Amino acid sequence: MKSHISLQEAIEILNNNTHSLEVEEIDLIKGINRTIATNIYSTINNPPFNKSAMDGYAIIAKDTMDANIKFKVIDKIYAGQGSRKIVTNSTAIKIMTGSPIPNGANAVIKQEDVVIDGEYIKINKIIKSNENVCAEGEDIKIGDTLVKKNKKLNYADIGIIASSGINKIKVYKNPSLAFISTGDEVLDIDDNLTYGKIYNSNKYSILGRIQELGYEVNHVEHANDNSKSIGELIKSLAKDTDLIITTGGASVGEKDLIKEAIDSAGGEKLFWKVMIKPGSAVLCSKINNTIVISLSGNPAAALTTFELLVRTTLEKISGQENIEIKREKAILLGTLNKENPQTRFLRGKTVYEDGKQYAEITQIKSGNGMLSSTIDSNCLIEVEKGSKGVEEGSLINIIKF
Ligand SMILES: Nc1nc2c(c(=O)[nH]1)N[C@H]1C(S)=C(S)[C@@H](COP(=O)(O)OP(=O)(O)OC[C@H]3O[C@@H](n4cnc5c(N)ncnc54)[C@H](O)[C@@H]3O)O[C@H]1N2
Ligand code: MOO
Repeated sequence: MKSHISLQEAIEILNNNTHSLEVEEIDLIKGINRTIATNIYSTINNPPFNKSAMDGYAIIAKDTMDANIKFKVIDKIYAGQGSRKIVTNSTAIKIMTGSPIPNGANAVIKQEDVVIDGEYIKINKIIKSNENVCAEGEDIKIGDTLVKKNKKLNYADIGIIASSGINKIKVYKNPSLAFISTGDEVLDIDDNLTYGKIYNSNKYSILGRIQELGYEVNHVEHANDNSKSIGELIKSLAKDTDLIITTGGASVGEKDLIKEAIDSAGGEKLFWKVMIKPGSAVLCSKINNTIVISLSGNPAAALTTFELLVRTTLEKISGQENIEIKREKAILLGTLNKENPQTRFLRGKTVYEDGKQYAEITQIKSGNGMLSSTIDSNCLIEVEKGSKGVEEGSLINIIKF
Protein backbone atom coordinates (compact mmCIF):
# COMPACT_ATOMS: atom_id res chain seq x y z
CA MET A 1 0.00 0.00 0.00
CA LYS A 2 1.24 3.47 -0.84
CA SER A 3 1.41 5.97 2.00
CA HIS A 4 2.15 9.66 2.54
CA ILE A 5 1.32 10.46 -1.06
CA SER A 6 0.42 13.77 -2.72
CA LEU A 7 -3.19 14.79 -3.25
CA GLN A 8 -2.71 14.45 -7.01
CA GLU A 9 -1.46 10.89 -6.62
CA ALA A 10 -4.41 10.05 -4.38
CA ILE A 11 -6.79 11.35 -7.05
CA GLU A 12 -5.00 9.30 -9.74
CA ILE A 13 -5.22 6.10 -7.68
CA LEU A 14 -8.92 6.66 -7.07
CA ASN A 15 -9.42 7.42 -10.75
CA ASN A 16 -7.79 4.13 -11.72
CA ASN A 17 -9.94 2.20 -9.28
CA THR A 18 -13.39 3.62 -10.06
CA HIS A 19 -15.79 3.68 -12.96
CA SER A 20 -19.17 5.26 -13.55
CA LEU A 21 -22.26 3.21 -12.84
CA GLU A 22 -24.60 1.87 -15.53
CA VAL A 23 -27.08 4.05 -17.36
CA GLU A 24 -30.83 3.95 -16.79
CA GLU A 25 -33.79 5.72 -18.34
CA ILE A 26 -35.90 7.87 -16.02
CA ASP A 27 -38.70 10.44 -16.16
CA LEU A 28 -37.34 13.92 -16.77
CA ILE A 29 -38.81 15.23 -13.48
CA LYS A 30 -36.65 12.75 -11.54
CA GLY A 31 -33.51 14.07 -13.24
CA ILE A 32 -32.48 16.77 -10.73
CA ASN A 33 -28.91 16.18 -9.51
CA ARG A 34 -28.51 13.17 -11.80
CA THR A 35 -25.76 13.08 -14.42
CA ILE A 36 -26.97 12.86 -17.99
CA ALA A 37 -25.44 10.10 -20.09
CA THR A 38 -26.16 11.52 -23.57
CA ASN A 39 -26.11 14.89 -25.29
CA ILE A 40 -29.64 16.27 -25.53
CA TYR A 41 -30.56 18.09 -28.74
CA SER A 42 -33.62 20.20 -29.35
CA THR A 43 -36.22 18.36 -31.37
CA ILE A 44 -38.10 21.57 -32.23
CA ASN A 45 -37.62 25.27 -32.87
CA ASN A 46 -38.41 27.39 -29.84
CA PRO A 47 -40.65 29.26 -29.99
CA PRO A 48 -42.24 26.79 -32.40
CA PHE A 49 -44.06 29.60 -34.29
CA ASN A 50 -43.79 33.38 -34.62
CA LYS A 51 -45.56 34.65 -31.53
CA SER A 52 -46.66 37.91 -30.02
CA ALA A 53 -44.59 39.29 -27.15
CA MET A 54 -47.39 41.69 -26.11
CA ASP A 55 -51.12 42.04 -25.73
CA GLY A 56 -52.05 44.34 -28.62
CA TYR A 57 -52.83 44.32 -32.34
CA ALA A 58 -51.12 42.44 -35.16
CA ILE A 59 -50.63 44.79 -38.12
CA ILE A 60 -48.40 45.54 -41.12
CA ALA A 61 -45.66 47.75 -39.64
CA LYS A 62 -45.33 49.95 -42.76
CA ASP A 63 -48.94 51.12 -42.33
CA THR A 64 -47.96 53.06 -39.20
CA MET A 65 -45.97 55.53 -41.40
CA ASP A 66 -49.29 57.08 -42.33
CA ALA A 67 -50.47 59.05 -39.29
CA ASN A 68 -54.05 59.31 -40.58
CA ILE A 69 -54.66 55.64 -41.14
CA LYS A 70 -57.41 53.85 -39.21
CA PHE A 71 -57.11 50.08 -38.81
CA LYS A 72 -60.20 47.91 -38.93
CA VAL A 73 -60.04 45.17 -36.26
CA ILE A 74 -61.11 42.02 -38.13
CA ASP A 75 -60.51 39.24 -35.57
CA LYS A 76 -59.16 38.32 -32.13
CA ILE A 77 -56.56 35.62 -31.25
CA TYR A 78 -56.01 34.09 -27.82
CA ALA A 79 -52.87 32.12 -26.86
CA GLY A 80 -53.15 28.53 -28.08
CA GLN A 81 -55.36 29.54 -31.00
CA GLY A 82 -54.90 30.93 -34.49
CA SER A 83 -56.88 33.02 -36.98
CA ARG A 84 -58.05 32.09 -40.46
CA LYS A 85 -58.12 35.78 -41.37
CA ILE A 86 -55.25 37.52 -43.15
CA VAL A 87 -54.01 40.95 -42.07
CA THR A 88 -53.99 43.31 -45.05
CA ASN A 89 -53.19 47.04 -45.26
CA SER A 90 -55.14 49.05 -42.69
CA THR A 91 -56.54 46.00 -40.94
CA ALA A 92 -55.51 44.62 -37.54
CA ILE A 93 -56.17 41.50 -35.50
CA LYS A 94 -56.39 41.81 -31.75
CA ILE A 95 -53.80 39.47 -30.27
CA MET A 96 -52.84 38.23 -26.78
CA THR A 97 -49.29 37.60 -25.58
CA GLY A 98 -48.07 34.18 -26.71
CA SER A 99 -50.52 33.87 -29.63
CA PRO A 100 -49.33 33.04 -33.16
CA ILE A 101 -48.83 36.06 -35.43
CA PRO A 102 -51.56 35.85 -38.08
CA ASN A 103 -50.73 35.64 -41.77
CA GLY A 104 -50.05 38.99 -43.38
CA ALA A 105 -48.99 40.77 -40.17
CA ASN A 106 -45.35 41.47 -39.37
CA ALA A 107 -45.55 43.44 -36.12
CA VAL A 108 -47.60 43.93 -32.97
CA ILE A 109 -48.52 47.28 -31.48
CA LYS A 110 -49.06 47.23 -27.70
CA GLN A 111 -52.64 47.90 -26.67
CA GLU A 112 -51.45 50.86 -24.54
CA ASP A 113 -50.28 52.56 -27.77
CA VAL A 114 -53.59 52.55 -29.61
CA VAL A 115 -56.79 54.56 -29.39
CA ILE A 116 -59.95 52.51 -29.85
CA ASP A 117 -62.68 53.96 -32.01
CA GLY A 118 -65.55 51.47 -32.32
CA GLU A 119 -64.32 48.63 -34.50
CA TYR A 120 -61.26 50.65 -35.54
CA ILE A 121 -57.98 51.56 -33.84
CA LYS A 122 -55.71 54.56 -34.39
CA ILE A 123 -51.96 54.43 -33.89
CA ASN A 124 -49.88 57.57 -33.36
CA LYS A 125 -46.53 55.89 -33.48
CA ILE A 126 -44.29 54.38 -36.13
CA ILE A 127 -43.31 50.79 -35.44
CA LYS A 128 -40.76 48.61 -37.20
CA SER A 129 -41.41 45.25 -38.77
CA ASN A 130 -40.91 42.37 -36.30
CA GLU A 131 -41.58 44.72 -33.38
CA ASN A 132 -43.04 42.72 -30.47
CA VAL A 133 -42.71 39.50 -32.47
CA CYS A 134 -40.73 36.56 -31.03
CA ALA A 135 -39.51 34.80 -34.15
CA GLU A 136 -39.79 31.03 -34.55
CA GLY A 137 -36.53 29.44 -33.33
CA GLU A 138 -35.09 32.73 -32.02
CA ASP A 139 -34.50 31.13 -28.61
CA ILE A 140 -33.53 27.58 -29.62
CA LYS A 141 -33.14 26.09 -33.09
CA ILE A 142 -33.99 22.51 -33.94
CA GLY A 143 -30.81 20.43 -33.42
CA ASP A 144 -29.22 22.88 -30.94
CA THR A 145 -27.45 21.21 -28.00
CA LEU A 146 -29.59 21.72 -24.92
CA VAL A 147 -27.47 19.83 -22.39
CA LYS A 148 -24.09 18.20 -22.80
CA LYS A 149 -23.34 14.60 -21.79
CA ASN A 150 -21.93 14.19 -18.24
CA LYS A 151 -23.64 17.31 -16.89
CA LYS A 152 -25.19 17.06 -13.44
CA LEU A 153 -28.69 18.33 -14.09
CA ASN A 154 -30.14 21.35 -12.33
CA TYR A 155 -33.57 22.96 -12.58
CA ALA A 156 -32.56 25.01 -15.63
CA ASP A 157 -31.42 21.91 -17.52
CA ILE A 158 -34.67 20.11 -16.72
CA GLY A 159 -36.64 23.12 -17.94
CA ILE A 160 -34.77 23.44 -21.20
CA ILE A 161 -35.12 19.71 -21.93
CA ALA A 162 -38.86 19.99 -21.21
CA SER A 163 -39.13 22.87 -23.69
CA SER A 164 -38.43 20.30 -26.40
CA GLY A 165 -41.12 17.92 -25.11
CA ILE A 166 -38.59 15.26 -24.05
CA ASN A 167 -40.02 13.27 -21.14
CA LYS A 168 -37.51 10.43 -20.69
CA ILE A 169 -33.76 10.87 -20.25
CA LYS A 170 -30.78 8.55 -19.83
CA VAL A 171 -28.78 9.14 -16.66
CA TYR A 172 -26.16 7.28 -14.66
CA LYS A 173 -27.54 5.18 -11.83
CA ASN A 174 -27.55 6.67 -8.36
CA PRO A 175 -24.72 5.30 -6.24
CA SER A 176 -25.63 3.21 -3.25
CA LEU A 177 -23.86 4.72 -0.23
CA ALA A 178 -23.08 3.77 3.34
CA PHE A 179 -21.77 5.88 6.22
CA ILE A 180 -20.15 4.42 9.34
CA SER A 181 -18.92 6.54 12.23
CA THR A 182 -16.57 4.76 14.62
CA GLY A 183 -15.34 5.34 18.14
CA ASP A 184 -16.25 4.26 21.70
CA GLU A 185 -16.31 7.92 22.71
CA VAL A 186 -18.85 8.93 20.06
CA LEU A 187 -22.48 9.37 21.16
CA ASP A 188 -25.51 10.13 19.07
CA ILE A 189 -27.31 13.37 19.73
CA ASP A 190 -30.15 11.87 21.76
CA ASP A 191 -27.72 10.41 24.34
CA ASN A 192 -26.63 12.23 27.51
CA LEU A 193 -23.13 13.59 27.31
CA THR A 194 -20.99 11.88 29.93
CA TYR A 195 -17.31 12.40 30.81
CA GLY A 196 -14.90 11.65 27.97
CA LYS A 197 -17.61 11.34 25.36
CA ILE A 198 -18.44 13.60 22.41
CA TYR A 199 -21.42 13.99 20.13
CA ASN A 200 -21.35 12.47 16.67
CA SER A 201 -21.13 15.69 14.69
CA ASN A 202 -19.42 13.94 11.76
CA LYS A 203 -22.50 11.85 11.09
CA TYR A 204 -24.64 14.97 10.72
CA SER A 205 -22.18 17.14 8.81
CA ILE A 206 -21.25 14.39 6.36
CA LEU A 207 -24.77 13.07 5.83
CA GLY A 208 -25.90 16.69 5.44
CA ARG A 209 -23.22 17.42 2.88
CA ILE A 210 -24.08 14.28 0.90
CA GLN A 211 -27.72 15.36 0.85
CA GLU A 212 -26.72 18.86 -0.25
CA LEU A 213 -24.84 17.31 -3.15
CA GLY A 214 -28.00 15.47 -4.19
CA TYR A 215 -27.18 11.90 -3.15
CA GLU A 216 -28.93 9.55 -0.79
CA VAL A 217 -27.24 7.44 1.89
CA ASN A 218 -28.70 3.95 2.04
CA HIS A 219 -27.05 2.71 5.26
CA VAL A 220 -26.05 4.73 8.33
CA GLU A 221 -24.21 2.87 11.10
CA HIS A 222 -22.07 3.47 14.14
CA ALA A 223 -19.39 0.99 15.23
CA ASN A 224 -17.43 0.77 18.43
CA ASP A 225 -13.65 0.37 18.49
CA ASN A 226 -13.35 -3.26 17.54
CA SER A 227 -11.55 -3.98 14.29
CA LYS A 228 -13.29 -7.32 13.76
CA SER A 229 -16.80 -5.98 14.13
CA ILE A 230 -15.97 -2.89 12.01
CA GLY A 231 -14.52 -5.26 9.40
CA GLU A 232 -17.63 -7.44 9.42
CA LEU A 233 -19.85 -4.40 9.06
CA ILE A 234 -17.81 -3.05 6.14
CA LYS A 235 -17.75 -6.47 4.46
CA SER A 236 -21.50 -6.93 4.68
CA LEU A 237 -22.26 -3.35 3.53
CA ALA A 238 -19.83 -3.71 0.62
CA LYS A 239 -22.08 -6.37 -0.91
CA ASP A 240 -24.64 -3.82 -2.05
CA THR A 241 -22.92 -0.43 -1.89
CA ASP A 242 -20.72 1.44 -4.32
CA LEU A 243 -19.03 3.67 -1.76
CA ILE A 244 -18.60 3.37 2.01
CA ILE A 245 -17.48 6.38 4.02
CA THR A 246 -16.15 5.87 7.51
CA THR A 247 -14.90 8.37 10.09
CA GLY A 248 -12.44 7.85 12.93
CA GLY A 249 -9.65 5.42 13.53
CA ALA A 250 -7.68 6.41 10.43
CA SER A 251 -4.49 7.47 12.23
CA VAL A 252 -1.75 5.68 14.18
CA GLY A 253 -3.23 5.32 17.70
CA GLU A 254 -3.75 1.97 19.41
CA LYS A 255 -7.44 2.12 18.67
CA ASP A 256 -7.05 3.45 15.13
CA LEU A 257 -8.47 0.26 13.80
CA ILE A 258 -9.61 0.98 10.29
CA LYS A 259 -6.61 -0.60 8.60
CA GLU A 260 -7.10 -3.82 10.57
CA ALA A 261 -10.81 -3.71 9.83
CA ILE A 262 -10.16 -3.48 6.08
CA ASP A 263 -7.75 -6.43 6.35
CA SER A 264 -10.31 -8.50 8.21
CA ALA A 265 -12.93 -7.59 5.59
CA GLY A 266 -10.57 -8.94 2.91
CA GLY A 267 -10.23 -5.48 1.32
CA GLU A 268 -7.33 -4.10 -0.67
CA LYS A 269 -5.78 -0.98 0.87
CA LEU A 270 -5.05 1.51 -1.95
CA PHE A 271 -3.31 4.27 0.02
CA TRP A 272 -3.03 5.72 3.50
CA LYS A 273 -2.15 9.31 4.47
CA VAL A 274 -2.20 12.12 1.96
CA MET A 275 0.20 15.03 2.40
CA ILE A 276 -2.36 17.72 3.14
CA LYS A 277 -3.29 19.67 6.25
CA PRO A 278 -5.85 19.10 7.69
CA GLY A 279 -7.10 15.73 6.57
CA SER A 280 -3.89 13.77 6.06
CA ALA A 281 -5.29 10.83 8.04
CA VAL A 282 -7.27 9.05 5.36
CA LEU A 283 -7.27 5.46 4.17
CA CYS A 284 -8.72 4.44 0.81
CA SER A 285 -9.49 0.82 0.13
CA LYS A 286 -11.41 -1.39 -2.22
CA ILE A 287 -13.55 -4.43 -1.54
CA ASN A 288 -14.40 -5.98 -4.91
CA ASN A 289 -15.86 -2.94 -6.71
CA THR A 290 -16.78 -1.02 -3.57
CA ILE A 291 -14.57 1.91 -2.64
CA VAL A 292 -14.12 2.58 1.08
CA ILE A 293 -12.90 6.04 2.06
CA SER A 294 -11.98 6.19 5.73
CA LEU A 295 -11.78 9.76 6.91
CA SER A 296 -10.23 11.09 10.07
CA GLY A 297 -12.43 11.37 13.14
CA ASN A 298 -11.42 15.01 13.54
CA PRO A 299 -14.35 17.00 12.19
CA ALA A 300 -12.49 19.70 10.22
CA ALA A 301 -10.05 17.16 8.82
CA ALA A 302 -12.87 14.80 7.81
CA LEU A 303 -14.80 17.56 6.04
CA THR A 304 -11.73 18.77 4.15
CA THR A 305 -10.86 15.30 2.87
CA PHE A 306 -14.52 14.73 2.10
CA GLU A 307 -14.50 17.66 -0.37
CA LEU A 308 -11.22 16.61 -1.97
CA LEU A 309 -11.64 12.84 -2.22
CA VAL A 310 -15.19 11.73 -1.39
CA ARG A 311 -17.15 14.35 -3.30
CA THR A 312 -15.00 13.93 -6.40
CA THR A 313 -15.20 10.13 -6.24
CA LEU A 314 -18.98 10.32 -5.86
CA GLU A 315 -19.12 12.56 -8.92
CA LYS A 316 -17.21 10.02 -11.01
CA ILE A 317 -19.24 7.04 -9.82
CA SER A 318 -22.42 8.89 -10.69
CA GLY A 319 -21.34 9.89 -14.17
CA GLN A 320 -18.44 12.37 -14.38
CA GLU A 321 -15.69 11.19 -16.71
CA ASN A 322 -12.87 11.71 -14.24
CA ILE A 323 -12.21 12.32 -10.59
CA GLU A 324 -11.25 15.93 -10.64
CA ILE A 325 -10.92 18.72 -8.09
CA LYS A 326 -12.52 21.80 -9.63
CA ARG A 327 -10.28 24.71 -8.72
CA GLU A 328 -10.99 28.37 -9.41
CA LYS A 329 -8.79 31.42 -9.05
CA ALA A 330 -9.43 34.10 -6.45
CA ILE A 331 -7.57 37.03 -4.90
CA LEU A 332 -6.78 36.48 -1.24
CA LEU A 333 -8.29 38.84 1.33
CA GLY A 334 -6.29 38.51 4.54
CA THR A 335 -2.81 37.16 5.13
CA LEU A 336 -1.54 33.78 6.20
CA ASN A 337 1.72 33.89 8.18
CA LYS A 338 2.50 30.25 8.59
CA GLU A 339 4.97 27.78 7.13
CA ASN A 340 3.35 25.12 5.01
CA PRO A 341 5.43 21.96 4.88
CA GLN A 342 2.35 20.29 3.33
CA THR A 343 -0.39 21.62 1.08
CA ARG A 344 -2.76 23.43 3.44
CA PHE A 345 -6.48 24.03 3.10
CA LEU A 346 -8.09 26.96 4.91
CA ARG A 347 -11.77 27.71 5.05
CA GLY A 348 -12.87 30.84 3.25
CA LYS A 349 -15.71 32.80 1.76
CA THR A 350 -15.90 34.25 -1.74
CA VAL A 351 -16.70 37.90 -2.38
CA TYR A 352 -17.22 39.50 -5.82
CA GLU A 353 -16.25 43.09 -6.54
CA ASP A 354 -15.68 44.89 -9.85
CA GLY A 355 -15.97 41.60 -11.72
CA LYS A 356 -13.24 39.97 -9.65
CA GLN A 357 -13.50 37.01 -7.29
CA TYR A 358 -11.91 37.39 -3.86
CA ALA A 359 -11.62 34.81 -1.11
CA GLU A 360 -11.58 35.91 2.48
CA ILE A 361 -10.13 33.62 5.17
CA THR A 362 -13.04 32.91 7.52
CA GLN A 363 -11.28 30.39 9.70
CA ILE A 364 -10.19 32.09 12.90
CA LYS A 365 -9.16 29.06 14.90
CA SER A 366 -7.12 26.40 13.19
CA GLY A 367 -7.02 22.78 14.20
CA ASN A 368 -7.99 19.46 12.69
CA GLY A 369 -10.78 19.09 15.21
CA MET A 370 -12.09 22.66 15.11
CA LEU A 371 -15.58 22.42 13.76
CA SER A 372 -16.04 26.16 14.35
CA SER A 373 -13.64 26.78 11.47
CA THR A 374 -16.36 25.65 9.06
CA ILE A 375 -18.82 28.39 10.05
CA ASP A 376 -19.59 30.91 7.32
CA SER A 377 -17.34 29.31 4.74
CA ASN A 378 -18.19 28.41 1.15
CA CYS A 379 -14.79 27.35 -0.15
CA LEU A 380 -11.44 25.84 0.66
CA ILE A 381 -8.41 28.05 0.06
CA GLU A 382 -5.46 26.00 -1.14
CA VAL A 383 -2.03 27.05 0.13
CA GLU A 384 0.85 25.51 -1.77
CA LYS A 385 3.23 23.11 -0.12
CA GLY A 386 6.55 24.75 0.77
CA SER A 387 5.25 28.33 0.95
CA LYS A 388 6.00 30.44 4.00
CA GLY A 389 2.58 32.04 3.99
CA VAL A 390 0.40 33.97 1.57
CA GLU A 391 0.15 37.73 1.31
CA GLU A 392 -3.05 39.68 0.88
CA GLY A 393 -3.74 40.24 -2.83
CA SER A 394 -2.08 37.02 -4.00
CA LEU A 395 -3.82 34.96 -6.66
CA ILE A 396 -4.76 31.66 -5.06
CA ASN A 397 -6.68 28.48 -5.88
CA ILE A 398 -10.03 27.92 -4.25
CA ILE A 399 -12.38 24.95 -4.26
CA LYS A 400 -16.00 25.97 -3.85
CA PHE A 401 -18.50 23.85 -1.96
N1 LIG B 1 0.89 10.01 17.06
C1 LIG B 1 0.11 10.56 16.15
N2 LIG B 1 -1.12 10.91 16.53
C2 LIG B 1 -1.96 11.48 15.64
C3 LIG B 1 -1.53 11.71 14.30
C4 LIG B 1 -0.22 11.30 13.94
O1 LIG B 1 0.21 11.46 12.78
N3 LIG B 1 0.55 10.71 14.90
N4 LIG B 1 -2.36 12.33 13.45
C5 LIG B 1 -3.30 13.24 14.04
C6 LIG B 1 -4.21 13.76 13.07
S1 LIG B 1 -3.59 14.89 12.00
C7 LIG B 1 -5.50 13.41 13.05
S2 LIG B 1 -6.55 14.18 11.95
C8 LIG B 1 -6.06 12.44 13.94
C9 LIG B 1 -6.84 11.42 13.15
O2 LIG B 1 -7.29 10.48 14.01
P1 LIG B 1 -8.29 9.36 13.63
O3 LIG B 1 -8.69 9.40 12.20
O4 LIG B 1 -7.70 8.08 14.06
O5 LIG B 1 -9.56 9.74 14.42
P2 LIG B 1 -9.92 9.44 15.92
O6 LIG B 1 -8.69 9.29 16.71
O7 LIG B 1 -10.90 8.36 15.92
O8 LIG B 1 -10.64 10.78 16.28
C10 LIG B 1 -9.98 12.01 16.25
C11 LIG B 1 -10.80 13.04 17.02
O9 LIG B 1 -12.06 13.20 16.44
C12 LIG B 1 -13.11 12.91 17.35
N5 LIG B 1 -14.17 12.21 16.64
C13 LIG B 1 -14.14 10.94 16.21
N6 LIG B 1 -15.29 10.63 15.60
C14 LIG B 1 -16.08 11.71 15.69
C15 LIG B 1 -17.40 11.99 15.26
N7 LIG B 1 -18.14 11.05 14.63
N8 LIG B 1 -17.91 13.22 15.48
C16 LIG B 1 -17.17 14.16 16.10
N9 LIG B 1 -15.89 13.95 16.54
C17 LIG B 1 -15.38 12.75 16.34
C18 LIG B 1 -12.45 11.99 18.35
O10 LIG B 1 -13.11 11.96 19.58
C19 LIG B 1 -11.06 12.58 18.45
O11 LIG B 1 -11.05 13.71 19.29
O12 LIG B 1 -5.07 11.78 14.65
C20 LIG B 1 -4.07 12.62 15.20
N10 LIG B 1 -3.22 11.84 16.01
O1 MOO C 1 -4.49 13.97 9.41
MO1 MOO C 1 -5.12 15.19 10.22
O2 MOO C 1 -6.43 14.60 9.32
O3 MOO C 1 -3.97 16.08 9.24
O4 MOO C 1 -5.80 16.64 10.15
